Amino acid sequence: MSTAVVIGGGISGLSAAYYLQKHAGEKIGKIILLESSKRVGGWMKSTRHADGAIYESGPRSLRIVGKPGRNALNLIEDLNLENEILPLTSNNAAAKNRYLYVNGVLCALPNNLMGVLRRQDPFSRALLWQFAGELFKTRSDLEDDSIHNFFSRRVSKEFADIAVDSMCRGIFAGDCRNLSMKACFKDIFNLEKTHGSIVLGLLRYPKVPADELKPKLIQKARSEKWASYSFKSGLQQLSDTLLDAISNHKMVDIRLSSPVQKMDLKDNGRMSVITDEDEIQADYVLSSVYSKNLAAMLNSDNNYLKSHLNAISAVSCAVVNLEYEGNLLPVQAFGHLTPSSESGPILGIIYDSCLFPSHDSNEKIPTTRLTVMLGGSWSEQLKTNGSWMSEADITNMATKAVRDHLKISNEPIRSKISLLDDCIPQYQVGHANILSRMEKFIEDKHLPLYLIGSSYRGVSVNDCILNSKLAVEKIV
Ligand SMILES: Cc1cc2nc3c(=O)[nH]c(=O)nc-3n(C[C@H](O)[C@H](O)[C@H](O)COP(=O)(O)OP(=O)(O)OC[C@H]3O[C@@H](n4cnc5c(N)ncnc54)[C@H](O)[C@@H]3O)c2cc1C
Ligand SMILES: C=Cc1c2[nH]c(c1C)Cc1[nH]c(c(CCC(=O)O)c1C)Cc1[nH]c(c(C)c1CCC(=O)O)Cc1[nH]c(c(C)c1C=C)C2
Repeated sequence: MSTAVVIGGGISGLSAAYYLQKHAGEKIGKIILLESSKRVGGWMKSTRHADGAIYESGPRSLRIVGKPGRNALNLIEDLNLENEILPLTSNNAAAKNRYLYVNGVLCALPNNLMGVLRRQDPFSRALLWQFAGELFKTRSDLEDDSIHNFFSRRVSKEFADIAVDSMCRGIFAGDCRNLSMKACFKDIFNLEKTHGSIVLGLLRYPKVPADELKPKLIQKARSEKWASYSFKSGLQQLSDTLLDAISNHKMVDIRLSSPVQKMDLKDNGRMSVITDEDEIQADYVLSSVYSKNLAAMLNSDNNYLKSHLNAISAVSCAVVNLEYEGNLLPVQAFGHLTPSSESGPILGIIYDSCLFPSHDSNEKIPTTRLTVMLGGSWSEQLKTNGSWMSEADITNMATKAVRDHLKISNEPIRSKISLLDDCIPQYQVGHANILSRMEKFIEDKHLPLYLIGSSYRGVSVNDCILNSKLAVEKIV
């Protein structure tokens, strides 16, 4: 019977261990999950206060759309977690309304036909006309393109500078001038290749096969018009439930505080995985850690792989949860983002109390919970000599942003800051080539190594879960 080692106990590693124990059958006898820290979940972390208020320092909502969205719902149904879901339905203000903070004012993004037909700040022309022109733009034969260049070419420089720049800060905490269109938004990139236009491609977009819509929870999500969701105890309830599910299985051995130090390929095709306490002979290794951390575990026989893993960078973020007394939000929405031209290191603010009010404290006096996200590709502006500024200084920057952007001038009654180093990998132009070269190397050398986790094929939680499932399918 074979042994599979999963390195890292974030959502990718936990879901890989879950799918392995579920589908391993005769092939795998033992699954060992090695996690360097004292807890699993990785960036997924929800803190519950005594008064019931929940603060998220990492991800806070999952979308239902696409194959990754449907796969996550299937996993949740499998875990019997459906009654713990906190849905955000598409008629809810937090699902409908998103703002940009541009030129010192909050500007609503269009969410209906009129909004697209009429000129609306911060854009100089109605979005309909910006996109109508897209139909007639020539098709590029670039192998890859930056996200900014793609949208400048196809829509307009203004749209790329403001809307696309902000969106990339709100998903990748990154700079759309460096990020790869092919790696970050593959489906849209391919629409240009196959249809010559995004708009035309979307109009001809194939329907989801009916059998993929059959599972009960997917039907419920569609019929109740969910846009996204969390869980009653916060998103960490998903990683906690996965942990419970795999812990109950006798073939799974979960070792916390067990950082992997080294890995060696042996002549018998197995890999030895070395921790401080043990040397494990593994038939399959699924690595979910940040690519540069994996590179550090490999020896010099694998310099080619190491250099490619080291070529994938990541950015660091500061996440500041703030809570104020009273209902203070000037608008009801998901939150707002800022383009980099407006406010370098302040990426945006999420209006948590609007998104999931049941995560507010259960005290009689209502409160407003907000999360200010800072840093990303602009994190140098929060650092001196490579080290983070003091937590108090960064928290002050966050409260000043709330004062300036939302005109909330009270002092917060509670706050929490989390400094997240290398938390979002950056898929820069050429990322897809790095991946295919690494895959060829692994195949040619018959390495029993599977690359999962957010460094490779998608940073969203849904992508991480799906990619773990696909890796397990390759094994079994
Ligand atoms: C601030 C923020 C907000 C986000 N918001 C959203 C959102 O709303 N929705 C969404 O879908 N996504 C969101 N994301 C993205 C998503 O949360 C992450 O991409 C995802 O959680 C990554 O999971 P992972 O398991 O691949 O990696 P990680 O969470 O990084 O897990 C890797 C694990 O490996 C461990 N490890 C590291 N080195 C070693 C070693 N040597 N040996 C053993 N273990 C090791 C780490 O301790 C960690 O537990 C957000 C991310 C951040 C940072
Ligand atoms: C540090 C700043 C970040 C903010 N969000 C993320 C980072 C790194 C990461 C992130 N947020 C979302 C995803 C998943 C995307 C997906 O494809 O599923 C990731 C990786 C979700 C998300 N964030 C925002 C929106 C509109 C969405 C989609 C969810 C939905 O439609 O319900 C906007 C947003 N993100 C950030 C802010 C401040 C913000 C404000 C509106 C921060």
